[in-house]
This record gives sequence, structure tokens and C-alpha cells, in this order.
Amino acid sequence: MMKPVRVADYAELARAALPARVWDYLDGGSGAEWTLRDNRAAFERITLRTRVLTDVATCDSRTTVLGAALAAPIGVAPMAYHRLAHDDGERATAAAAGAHGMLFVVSMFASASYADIANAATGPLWTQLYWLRDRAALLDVVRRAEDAGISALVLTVDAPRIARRPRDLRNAFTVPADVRAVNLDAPVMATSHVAEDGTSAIERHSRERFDPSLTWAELAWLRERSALPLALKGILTAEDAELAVAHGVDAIVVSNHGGRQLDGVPAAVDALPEVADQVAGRVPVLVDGGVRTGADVLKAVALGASAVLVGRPVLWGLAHAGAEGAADVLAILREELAEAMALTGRPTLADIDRSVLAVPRPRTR
Ligand SMILES: Cc1cc2nc3c(=O)[nH]c(=O)nc-3n(C[C@H](O)[C@H](O)[C@H](O)COP(=O)(O)O)c2cc1C
Ligand SMILES: O=C(O)C(=O)c1ccccc1
Repeated sequence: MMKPVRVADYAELARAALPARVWDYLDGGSGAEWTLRDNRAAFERITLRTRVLTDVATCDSRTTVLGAALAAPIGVAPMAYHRLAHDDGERATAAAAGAHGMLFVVSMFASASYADIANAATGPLWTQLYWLRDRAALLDVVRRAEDAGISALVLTVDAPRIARRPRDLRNAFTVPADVRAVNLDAPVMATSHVAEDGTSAIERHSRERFDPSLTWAELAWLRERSALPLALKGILTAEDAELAVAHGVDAIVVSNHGGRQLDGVPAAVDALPEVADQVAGRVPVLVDGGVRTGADVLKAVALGASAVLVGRPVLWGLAHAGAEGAADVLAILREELAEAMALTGRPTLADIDRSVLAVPRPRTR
């Protein structure tokens, strides 16, 4: 292929670079992958209303989210095991995000230590958590993150267990022995590395370790033990957004886990307005799922997002060309966002409101 110019170009490059079962794990979703497809389709259904002659000589996409100063309202979504995509793993991702003034949310299942990631980083780092049955182990992860200077916690709440993902079941997917969740795993072989026909090792591992009995009341336990700001990731309804704010959560990530948890929930960008309207500016609302262009970022901001997180495309860039590839994916998004702001006549993020969105209407005669 010629030099990639769109984020989507990197998908094919990554597919060519990776073993089929690793590609399936990264690319795949749950069930019939209906929600996975809808994450994209929903962005593609939204059209834009341009304004002209507004002086777009300089477009400013800078913002601050939970104290993190960003050059653009874009971050890397938490994803397990970046070393599946490239040997340099999360250190490369951290360098790429930092090079563009973007946020990196490190997965609890990162394949590099928080200390090593922090050493490679030049920008803000948050970390994602799953609520483990073993509270001491959960707290241990939090302490390691704090010690490395991680500045916020993102608790994923859409995964009391990892959903059935048909591609991983068919492939009996296991994580290779040399790729490990080093901030978490005991040095013994964890289930995620043990093969068993017709099962996904990650799904089995999640059933053993994640605590599916977690409720709102228990969030206080974590708040009492860490002073870091806390975001909840995986909120899709106004009811849960209200409960999150009522329980003192500092930010919300509207997400369907990239179509990897319950198949049949709405596209993330379709759930965003319901959540943003309910929250009404009380805490920042982020969104992830299907963001592939700068115009997608603009659409999410118009619907109330303070920032977007980008998942798979970062791994595509890593798989193709390590830190350089991941950085190029982020550079394309940043450049396209600047272009979308200029061409819609919205030179600052504050100018990007719902007036930039065309309401799709049935044709009348
Ligand atoms: C390979 C992979 C691993 C993921 N691992 C995690 C994880 O460890 N924790 C988490 O909260 N979300 C995880 N996610 C979900 C992402 O944070 C994010 O919600 C989703 O990928 C965004 O959609 P996108 O890939 O379409 O941009 C993972 C997603 C992928 C593709
Ligand atoms: O694959 C995922 O989406 C995911 O969230 C996860 C969770 C635990 C271990 C590895 C991946």
C-alpha cells in the first residue's frame, strides 16, 4: 500500500502484520457484532451543517479534562496487552500519545509496567480498572499506578464479566505466554494463557477474577483509598449517568466497550446525547467506540463530549509500525479535526455545538 492517509488504511496494514487469531481478538466484537458495526454506522448517519466566513485562520482544539491539558480532545482508550500488536507495547503508545498532546488511558491488563510506561510518556496518563474479587490485588494495582504518577482512575462498569466473543471462542484464543499483565498477574500461569477448546481464555479469566457483585455503594471503598479522580466507563443511560453524578464520580465515559460487551446496545454516539443532557455539564463526559476520523471527533464534541477515546486504530498503527505508526494514526486524527473545524466554520471547541449537526429527517414532498 502507498503511505496511509486515512486511519482506516491502517486496518488493512495491521491485518497483514498480525496472526489471524490476534487480529480477530483486536477486531472482533460480541454476539453477531451488530453493536460493533453500529458504532461506525451511527457516525456515518450524522451529517454536518457548515458555516462560512467565520475566520478560521487559526483553529484551536486545546482543552483540559480532569486536570489533563490536551492539544486535542482525543485520548487512547484502555486496551489490554499492546504487546500483542507490537513488541514495544504500551511504551510505544505512551510516546505516540505524548507526541500529540493526547491522553493515554492505560489498561489494567497492560503488558508493560506503569513505571516503564510513565518513563516513556510525555503526556497525561490515566489508568483503567476492573473491580477484582481480590480487593488487595485491586488496591495493589492502584498503588502501583499512583506511584508511577498516573493521574486518574477509570473504572470499567460494563464488564461484570467479559462477553462471549464468537471469533475468540472459535479460535480458542489465549494470550501468548510472553505477553503478560505485569501490573496484575501473579508470576504463576494465569488462566488467560491456558488453552481450552471452544473457550476464550480471557472470558474464563474474567469470570475467575472480576467481581460481578459490585454495586454503586461500594465505590466509596475505592474513594476512601485513593485521592485520584474517578471516572466510570461503560455508561449508556441517563439513569446511570444520574447515579454516577449522585455518587460523586468525577467523569463518565459513554461506551459499549467497542461492541465487545452486550451486543444489541446502541452505538456509543447514539447514547451520548442522553447521557450528556442528563449530566448537563456537572462532570466531563467522554465517549468511545467507532471514532475513525476528525469529523467523528467534531460530531462527538457537538453531542456533548469533552473528549473522545480511540481504541483499535491505535493498535493498527502499532502493529504496522510501532510508536511511529501509532503516532501517525493520532496525527491524522488531529489534522482531520483541525480541517473539520475550519470547514464547518467552528474555530474553537466552544463553537462546536449541536447547530453543526443536521437532524436527519424523512423526505417530505
Ligand atoms: C483489543 C481490545 C482490548 C480492550 N481492552 C480493554 C480493557 O482492558 N479495559 C477496558 O475498559 N476496555 C477495553 N477495551 C475497550 C476500549 O477501551 C474501547 O471501549 C473500545 O475499543 C473503543 O472502541 P473502538 O475500538 O471502536 O475505538 C478493549 C478494546 C479492544 C479492541
Ligand atoms: O478484551 C477486552 O475487551 C477486555 O476488556 C479485556 C479484559 C480483560 C483482559 C483482557 C482484555
